[in-house]
Amino acid sequence: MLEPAALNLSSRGNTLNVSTDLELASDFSPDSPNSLFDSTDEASPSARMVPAMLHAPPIPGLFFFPSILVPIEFADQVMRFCLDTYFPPSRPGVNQIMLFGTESIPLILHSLLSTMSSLLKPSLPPTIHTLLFPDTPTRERQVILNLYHPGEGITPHVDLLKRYDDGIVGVSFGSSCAMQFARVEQEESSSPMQLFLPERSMIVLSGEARYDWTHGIDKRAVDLVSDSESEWIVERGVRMSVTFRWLLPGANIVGDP
Ligand SMILES: O=C(O)CCC(=O)C(=O)O
Ligand SMILES: [Fe+2]
Repeated sequence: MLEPAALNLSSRGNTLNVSTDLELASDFSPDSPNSLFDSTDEASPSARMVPAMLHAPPIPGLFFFPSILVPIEFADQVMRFCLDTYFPPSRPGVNQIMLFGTESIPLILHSLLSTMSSLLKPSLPPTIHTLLFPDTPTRERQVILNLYHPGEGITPHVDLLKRYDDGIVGVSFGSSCAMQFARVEQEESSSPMQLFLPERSMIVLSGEARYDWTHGIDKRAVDLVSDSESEWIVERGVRMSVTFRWLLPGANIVGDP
């Protein structure tokens, strides 16, 4: 048996599909092997821009609070640390990093977790808060960092079912973006729902939102955003997301038959 490297570097390639760690919408089925696999580099077929909402769509298990933000100075520190450490100019083309296990997670990301836990505690249902931030974790955490330049995105997917447990929480740093959600077996004719994720906001996927809906980010340099009265365009900058997930038992072993 091989233990995976604590630090896993990869590049999503020029068209920036995450290639290693997701379950593509079109490949999703309860019987799929959930193995790590390469995605194609095709652009999203949905070129039409659907306005992104400022509030969470009504998907059970999706929690999003647009006005709860990681404090700006701390967010700047996290972004600077991660860019310098994981995405330095000497590693051009690297745009995804995975850290496996508590010990490989640097102190600043442990501090980020405590900050997120305190910020979200008053608003999340207690069971969901405990799922994400238990006093005594029973599983290993995995952190995935994704770096996006304007025009880049991530193919709609469900996070790997055989690798990650329930309870996923992510933060946007450096830029906003619209994240899209579609039911796993959504009719092709219906448009995905778009949620606007401001810089420093957090999003939680649990239950139905984690298992029965895909999430993705269109490859765009701008997003169309709307509230009840108007629509406007928001330009994307360089965005880094930091997402915390729970590894299922045995999922940190690579090469097991
Ligand atoms: O960038 C994001 O916020 C989403 C990343 C994601 O869905 C993933 O890495 O599985
Ligand atoms: Fe994901």
